[in-house]
Amino acid sequence: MARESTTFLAQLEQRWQQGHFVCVGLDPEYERLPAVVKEGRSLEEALTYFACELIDATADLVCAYKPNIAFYEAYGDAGLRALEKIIAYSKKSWPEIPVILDAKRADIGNTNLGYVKSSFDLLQADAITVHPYLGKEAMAPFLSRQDKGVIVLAKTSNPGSGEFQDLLIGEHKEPLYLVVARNVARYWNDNGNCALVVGATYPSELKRAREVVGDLPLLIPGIGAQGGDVAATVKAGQDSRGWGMIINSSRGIIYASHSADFAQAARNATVALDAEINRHRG
Ligand SMILES: O=C(O)c1cc(=O)[nH]c(=O)n1[C@@H]1O[C@H](COP(=O)(O)O)[C@@H](O)[C@H]1O
Repeated sequence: MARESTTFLAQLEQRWQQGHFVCVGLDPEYERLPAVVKEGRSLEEALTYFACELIDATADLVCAYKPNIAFYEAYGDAGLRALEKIIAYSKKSWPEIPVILDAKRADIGNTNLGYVKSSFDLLQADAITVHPYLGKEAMAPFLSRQDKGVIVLAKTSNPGSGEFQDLLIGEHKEPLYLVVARNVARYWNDNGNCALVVGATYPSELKRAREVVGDLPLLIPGIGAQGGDVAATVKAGQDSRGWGMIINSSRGIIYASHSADFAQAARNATVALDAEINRHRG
């Protein structure tokens, strides 16, 4: 079993080796929680209970958990306390599974020191999502944390992601997302702790990104509620070892049922996604 002192990449590779590529997105909205979760619990307790039940129901099947901080910030102090408890619970109960804080941070260097402290040292996340807009120089506080993962947005899953990300730039007139992917793989990854985000809703772009980044890990959201195709995603996204993918589904798993069987239903949805991914690998 991996210990907490291991790196994000080592944890991931261990899970991939065991055939696990699903990342469960822990993105709870209080209004959508099953009644059985809310009954007799404060908002903080309900968010925490919901996520911890989902974690326990899926832990043997996943390569990572990914809480998106927006869903917790939306509830102020209570939400942030829940997030802290959920990450602590996951790491204590299942220390071999990395937790990715989806926060899409990045600012000038000394401001990034604050983000590094809050995400890695206070919240204890194993990895964080960031945007690349400020360039490598500003990202030093993140990149210097060898044990933590720095997951950089390249081609996002949303319908309008092409506005900037598909702009053709440079002497080879390449789309911006591909320049980001190449720079991160070649120049940002001195400590072997970088990964990229490429949406499952863009399999052609996923294929092109994979071609330029070698075996760099890819966080691939857009499966489930956003309609990404699993077969096309795996075909385009797997690396030379048939690994390299952190395939996220949030709503498709966490709201598989709105009844008392929500955790079992989430498990069933994870089993189905895990099987589908593995069917298309290789
Ligand atoms: O960084 C991300 O995880 C992310 C990038 C992206 O391009 N698209 C995307 O949907 N995400 C996140 O992945 C999750 C997707 O949730 P579902 O659409 O419910 O599966 C949310 O937390 C999004 O913020």
